[in-house]
Amino acid sequence: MTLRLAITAGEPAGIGPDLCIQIAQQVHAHELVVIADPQLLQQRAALLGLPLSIRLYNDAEAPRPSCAGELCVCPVALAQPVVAGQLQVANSHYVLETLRVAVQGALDKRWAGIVTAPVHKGIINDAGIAFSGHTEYFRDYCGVKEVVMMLATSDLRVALVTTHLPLKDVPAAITPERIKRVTRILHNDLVTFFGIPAPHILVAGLNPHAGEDGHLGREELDVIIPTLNDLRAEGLHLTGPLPADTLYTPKHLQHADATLAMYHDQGLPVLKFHGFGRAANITLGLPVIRTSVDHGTALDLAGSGKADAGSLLTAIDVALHMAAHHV
Ligand SMILES: NC(=O)c1ccc[n+]([C@@H]2O[C@H](COP(=O)([O-])OP(=O)(O)OC[C@H]3O[C@@H](n4cnc5c(N)ncnc54)[C@H](O)[C@@H]3O)[C@@H](O)[C@H]2O)c1
Ligand SMILES: N[C@H](C(=O)O)[C@H](O)COP(=O)(O)O
Repeated sequence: MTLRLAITAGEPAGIGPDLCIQIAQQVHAHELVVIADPQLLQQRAALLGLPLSIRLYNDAEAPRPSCAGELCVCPVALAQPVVAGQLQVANSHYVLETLRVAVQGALDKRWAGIVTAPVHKGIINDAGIAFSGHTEYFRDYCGVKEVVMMLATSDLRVALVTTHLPLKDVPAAITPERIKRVTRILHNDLVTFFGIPAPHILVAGLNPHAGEDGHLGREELDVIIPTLNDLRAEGLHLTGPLPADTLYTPKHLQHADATLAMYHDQGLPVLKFHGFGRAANITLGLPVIRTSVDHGTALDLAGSGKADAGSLLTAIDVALHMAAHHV
C-alpha cells in the first residue's frame, strides 16, 4: 500500500527546505507531501542548482509514489521573503502554521504521519510565542498530558524523562508520577510501534555514580529506585538506576532495547556521538506518528548544498516503519 507522509520544511532560513529538495531528487515508494511555501522551495532549488517541479497537494487524490525531481507541496504562505541563513521574526507564525497543518492533517488521517525538518526555537520565542520544541507543541496541540522524546539509530534508542528544560529545573521534574508516565509510554510504544514484545529498558540515575548510595545526591534513593520498583511490579522489565557514565557501554547495551536518560544532555550527546546524521527523533505517546531529524537548522549551511539529508531519510523510514507496524 502506498502511504502518504507530511513533511514540514521547518525554519525557512535553515537547511530544512534544502533537505526537502535534496531528497526530492530521488524516487520514493510512498508519497511525501511537503508543507511549506512553494516559492521558497523554488528559490532554494535555484540556489542549490537542483531541478524541482512542484505539484500542489490535492486531498481528493489517492497517495502515489513520489517521482524524482518532483515535490508534492501543501502550501503555506511565508510572511516575508527569505534569505538563506538569515532568521526573521516575521516568519515565526508561518513556521508554526506548517506544524499546525501537519498535525491537524494527521489527526484527520490525511496522512499516515508527520516528519519534521528543524525549526529554530529562539526566533519563535523572539516573536513573543512561548515555544520549547515540536515535542511540547504537538503534546499540547493533541491535548495529551505526557509524551516522550526518543532519538534512535538502528542499534541505539535513547529516551528522555525530561526534554527542553533548564538544567536547574531538572531535579524537581524527576517525580514518581513523571517517571511512571514516561516509562509506561516508552514500554507501550516499543511494543506497539517497534514490535518488541517485552522491552528491556536501562534507566540512568540522575546524579554522578547514580548518587553513590546517597552521598552524591538523594534522588535515586528517594524517588527513582522506589518508582522503578513500582513499575517492575506492573511487569515492566527495567534495569537501573545505572550510573549514566557506564550505562552506554556495550556490556549493558547488548541486552537492552532502549535506554532512559533523566535529561536532554545526559542521553543525547551519546546518541549523537554514536550516530549523528543517521538518527531519528521520535515523539512517543502522541495520537499520531511523528518523527524528526537529529539535527538543528544549521543556518551556516543553508543554500550551500552541503547539508546531509541522512537523518531526514532515516526519519522518513522510521515513520513509515511505525505506520506499517501500527496498521
Ligand atoms: N528537530 C528540530 O527542530 C531541532 C533539532 C535540534 C536543534 N534544533 C534547533 O536548531 C537551532 C540550531 O541548533 P544548533 O546550532 O545547536 O545545532 P545544529 O544541528 O543546527 O548545528 C550543529 C552543527 O551541526 C552541523 N549540522 C547540522 N545539521 C547538519 C546536516 N544535516 N548536515 C551537515 N551538518 C549539519 C551544523 O552545520 C553545525 O556545525 C536551535 O534553535 C536548536 O534548538 C532544532
Ligand atoms: N532535542 C532535539 C534534539 O536535540 O535533536 C531537538 O531540540 C528537537 O526537539 P523537538 O523535536 O522537540 O523540536
